[in-house]
Amino acid sequence: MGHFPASCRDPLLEYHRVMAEFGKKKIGALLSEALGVGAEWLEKTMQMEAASMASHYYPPCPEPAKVIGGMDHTDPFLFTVLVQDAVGGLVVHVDHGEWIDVPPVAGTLLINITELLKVFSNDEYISIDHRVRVKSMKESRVSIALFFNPSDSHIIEPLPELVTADKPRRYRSFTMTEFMESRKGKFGNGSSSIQQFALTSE
Ligand SMILES: O=C(O)CCC(=O)C(=O)O
Ligand SMILES: [Fe+2]
Repeated sequence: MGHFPASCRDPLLEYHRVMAEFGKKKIGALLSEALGVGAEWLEKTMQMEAASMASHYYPPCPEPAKVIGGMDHTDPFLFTVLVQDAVGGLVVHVDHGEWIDVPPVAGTLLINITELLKVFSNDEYISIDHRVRVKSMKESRVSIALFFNPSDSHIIEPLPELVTADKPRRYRSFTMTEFMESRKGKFGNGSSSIQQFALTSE
């Protein structure tokens, strides 16, 4: 970010620093604890890091209904922390092909559970397809997504603690390299690629 003006770079770096810590210590801990594997699983065992951050700017459009703001996709990795302004436009895909609005709520963060956490949780958690509609003819929209990754060296597979007779293992083991390969060309296509690692239940 060396070429960014300091007035933009410094707050972004500060946001990243604070939110990376918050994501590890609080959100990661809650998500780990809820899976029953101890609060430190994501931070310590998975060596989770806030590895990348995307700052989005969606310009206003005179004919919003005719344009796509952001294409249909699932986020990779473990979870995403999204902060958005008051304009709105994020929509998520729920069952039966329905898309619903996620209206912005002032002062809140949106946590999106993503593909690898779905696999680790043996489908206890879901990863949701989402996209962005341009809503406004007059106002631009800004959002910032911070993506939390496991270390590249980890094998991705359902946690043994979450595989039971009632809920057999849903995915085979795979590497981060295989996962990244599986996502190529998927963006904008309702992109979940983890289905290719799914085990068929007999
Ligand atoms: O701008 C948004 O609300 C969503 C951005 C997003 O989906 C992403 O960065 O993965
Ligand atoms: Fe996303």
